[in-house]
Amino acid sequence: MIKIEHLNVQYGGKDKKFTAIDDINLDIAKGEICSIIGPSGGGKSTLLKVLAGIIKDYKGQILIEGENINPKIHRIGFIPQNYGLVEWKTVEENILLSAKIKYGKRNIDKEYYEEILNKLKIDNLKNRYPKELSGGQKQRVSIARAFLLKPNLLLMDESFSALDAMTREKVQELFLEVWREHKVTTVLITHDIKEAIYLGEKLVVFSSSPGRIIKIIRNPLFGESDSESSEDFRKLSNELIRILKEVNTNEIKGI
Ligand SMILES: Nc1ncnc2c1ncn2[C@@H]1O[C@H](COP(=O)(O)OP(=O)(O)OP(=O)(O)O)[C@@H](O)[C@H]1O
Repeated sequence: MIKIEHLNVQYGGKDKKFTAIDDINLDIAKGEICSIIGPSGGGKSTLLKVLAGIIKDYKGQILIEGENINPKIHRIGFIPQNYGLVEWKTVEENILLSAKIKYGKRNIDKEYYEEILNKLKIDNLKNRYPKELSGGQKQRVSIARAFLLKPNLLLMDESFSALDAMTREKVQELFLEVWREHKVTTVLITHDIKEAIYLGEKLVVFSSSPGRIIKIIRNPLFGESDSESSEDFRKLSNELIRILKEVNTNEIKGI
């Protein structure tokens, strides 16, 4: 369980403070995927930076299994939008990178490594360099690297948004396939309602700045790739659109 309690984040120096996150409380069950959706500037990436240990100056508490979050102790995986691959390292070297740092070269779970590569269908790309890969292949390499770390928490910041629609669906499907086997606790930011519904067991709607949580929805359509044409999908996505529109209207009104 990840517990975020009364999180407050401010940017700026001593005299000029800007509140980016204002009193966020959120529980994420072990092995759950939580989709975060909300207007631009609402503090979603800021939350991810706090969870990743990049922003250390915050108020409130973040607990992983009852312990204060600490990137030196906990394994935090990150799948960025731009794949985050090292250009001069091969696919294999890129995938092993984080796990090597965390576990040491000798302690890498080779069987798991092969399984992940196989599942993500990149086992034939081991010796290639990132520049020799398509966007979808790069993203799968990035996913493999994150899973090999066996993270306590996986963070995804618009990880699929740079891919074309067809590739995005395929990579999302492969991601879920690997996740179903290994149930990594995941926080995923997206601007895409369809992606939020497909990938998030829990849907968390953020406000505009300063970031607050305005709605948490348990998602009955999680993982259903063919739900898009259903009445339930229409209802849920309309509800999300309505909430997001309301947020934007209030922002314009200055509420
Ligand atoms: N380093 C920084 N210094 C000062 N303000 C910042 C900094 N980083 C972000 N902000 C501000 O904090 C607020 C939240 O930004 P954040 O990037 O977390 O929003 P977001 O919800 O992820 O937005 P988007 O959906 O556009 O990526 C914004 O108003 C942004 O301008």
